[in-house]
Order: sequence, then structure tokens, then C-alpha cells
Amino acid sequence: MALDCIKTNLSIPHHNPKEERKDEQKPLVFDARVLSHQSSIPQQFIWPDTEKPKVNAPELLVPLIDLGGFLSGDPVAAMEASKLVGEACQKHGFFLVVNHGVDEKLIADAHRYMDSFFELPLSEKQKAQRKIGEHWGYASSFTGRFCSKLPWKETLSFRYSADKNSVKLVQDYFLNTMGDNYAEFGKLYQRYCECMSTLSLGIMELLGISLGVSKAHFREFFEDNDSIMRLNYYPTCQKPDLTLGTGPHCDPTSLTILHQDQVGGLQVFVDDEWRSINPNSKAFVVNIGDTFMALSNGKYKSCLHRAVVNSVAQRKSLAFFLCPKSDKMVTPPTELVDSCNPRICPDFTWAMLLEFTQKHYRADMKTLEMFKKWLQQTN
Ligand SMILES: C=C1C[C@]23C[C@H]1CC[C@H]2[C@]1(C)CCC[C@@](C)(C(=O)O)[C@H]1[C@@H]3C(=O)O
Ligand SMILES: O=C(O)CCC(=O)C(=O)O
Ligand SMILES: [Fe+2]
Repeated sequence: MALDCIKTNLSIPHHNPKEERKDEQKPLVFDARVLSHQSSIPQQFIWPDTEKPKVNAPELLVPLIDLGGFLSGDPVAAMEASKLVGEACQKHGFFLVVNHGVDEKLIADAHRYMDSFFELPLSEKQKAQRKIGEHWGYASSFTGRFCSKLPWKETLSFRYSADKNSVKLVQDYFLNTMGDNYAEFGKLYQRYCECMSTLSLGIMELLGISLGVSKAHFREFFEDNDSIMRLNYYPTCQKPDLTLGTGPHCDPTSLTILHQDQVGGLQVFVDDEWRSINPNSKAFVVNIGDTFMALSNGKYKSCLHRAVVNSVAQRKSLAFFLCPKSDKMVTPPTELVDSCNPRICPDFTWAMLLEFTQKHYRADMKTLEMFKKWLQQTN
């Protein structure tokens, strides 16, 4: 299986059977302060030739979808925005939104707090250390989780729930893992996640309209979302053409709302080519993930993307991964299924797909395909 090195009892073939197993290797520590300056990098970070990045991919110019009119209730603006969203999602599964209603200062603060988190000494960040088998926490690369094709990044991930019984989940996470000094961090990211959840529900309305399903259908489905927020830090690397910050993948989640800093490094695969999405502080990059691809019965594409690193400037991004409440059945609306459009995927729950990506398969560009095989084998 593609969860490089993690033992599994599945009989789906491993992507690269020659990869060494974790227990046959020396433990590796990803210490950005040291590794950033080294002219040679440990082999675990060197990606195979077929996946090595082109650091300066040509820029892809994408139209900015203006949400201003739609968010203020203008039905004509809603139709226009939904048409653009639909076209982008049929073609490659991603688009940029501006006038999204999220306060600029909140976004700037979310970046500032992220900067100060990753600047903390390792021992402080490790208060939130992600434990094996857990989905949340601080991870310094994924040295304990995978043993090859390691990503050149540190991440802090935490859970957000829109359920009315979990109104302070993010706030409590920071207090409980990092301590009282981080109360402001918790409050800030609680607010940021709430805004991301609200924006996602608006985009779900546009997706519903564009798919010819009611405007309320997907909004209601995600109203009690149980999502993931992730802060990504990509240190500089002296060999940026050998490694990747995040390898080529489709997000297994439903919809991703990303805000990148001014450095650049996000690339999407469009028309058989990797293209750069240049930073725009006023825009969020939105992409469809595998779960929404299944919900749209394949009408909308899960977007293939990756993040490259560079030798000059460290980079950071904020990613909100919208996910359904974990036990909700992921099934497309009846309008999207008929004899010409048979089901692309059997019913599943987000809990099942999350388990698959955390325990059995390292998410990549084939996650949905491999998950379907796994579902068939386990049922
Ligand atoms: C459910 C998730 C798994 C990952 C984080 C979220 C959504 C995207 C996934 C990921 C980023 C896809 C690329 C590989 C991965 C291992 C990573 O590089 O971080 C994935 C995340 C993960 O499994 O932690
Ligand atoms: O940092 C980026 O630009 C992309 C990150 C990403 O794709 C992810 O975390 O899933
Ligand atoms: Fe992603």
C-alpha cells in the first residue's frame, strides 16, 4: 500500500515494493534549523525521478471569482458565480475567490500566529506532538509515520466542528495541549475556522446551484461539518529540485480553502502539465477533494496539486479541509445518478475514508480509486 512503510494487511499492491521498511532504517529527525542550510539532504527526502518537481512551473492565470454580489444576496450574481465555479470544477477542480467576506485582519493575524508558532523552540512545539495513530497535532515532517518520500514541512493540524455542542473545540485544543499562554492562539484559530466553515457553506450553495441540485442540498449536508485545520510551514531547502513540501495528491476531504503567503509554491496539474498558482493575499484558493467528487458522482474533479519548496524563502500556508460529520453517509443526490451516469463510488462515511488515509494508505493522486478497492475487499 502507499502508506510507505506502515504495515497493513491489505492485499492492494504497494506503490513501490522496493521501498525500505521503517524498522530497517535509522530514526531521522527533521530539524529545519539544521537541514535548511545543508547542501546535501537525507535520502528519505529525495523523491523518485518521476515525481521530482519543476520548481519554476509556468504560471496558470485563473479567473478570480468575485463572491461579493452572491454573499449580499444578489440572485444574478449567484448565477454568474455558480457558472464560473461549475466550469472550473468540471475542468480541473479548483478556483480562486475574492470578496469572500473574511476579514483581512483575521487572515493577517492567522498568518502572524502561524509564524510565531513555527518559530518556537522544537520542545515547545512538541507539546502538541502528533502521536502515532492520532490525526491531530504537530508533525515535524512525517519521520515517524513514513520512511520515504518525506515531505519538507512542519505542520500543525487540529479539528474544528460546526456542531453546536462543540463550539470551543479549537480554543480548548490550544489550551489543553499548549497551555494557558496559548489562549489567544486558540481564540484566533477558533474564529478563523468559523469563518472558513461559513465560507465553505456559501460555496456549497454555489456548487449545488451549478450541479442543478437545490441550493440547500450540500449546505445542509455540511452544516454540522467536522473539519480539519492545518498550518503548513515549508522551510528553505538547498536542494529544492530533489524534494517536495507536499507530494502530488488530491485531498481526500471535501473542499479545501487555502490561503498562501507571498512566497509561492502551490502547483496544480492542468492539461497534463504542472502550473504555478501565484500568491494573491486577497484570494482564497479553493479546491474540490475526493469526498466531494464522490458526492457529485464524478461530475466535479478532485484537483491534483502539490507544494514545492525553494532555497531562498521559507513558505507558509493555512489550509481548511471541509469534511462531513464523520458518520454521515456520503452518497450523491438522486438527480446526479441515472443509467448514463452510474455511481462512481459506493456509499461510505468520512470516518472510513479518514481511517483509510491515516492507517492504510498515504493520500496521493489515487486515493479514491484505492479506497474503492479497499471497500470492496473489506465488505
Ligand atoms: C485527511 C487529510 C490527510 C492529509 C491531511 C488531510 C487532507 C490532505 C491530506 C494530505 C495533505 C495529502 C498529501 C499527503 C499527506 C500525508 C501530507 O503530505 O500531509 C496528507 C495529509 C495526512 O495524511 O496527514
Ligand atoms: O501549502 C500548499 O500550498 C498546499 C498544501 C496542501 O495541498 C495540503 O496541505 O493538502
Ligand atoms: Fe492538498
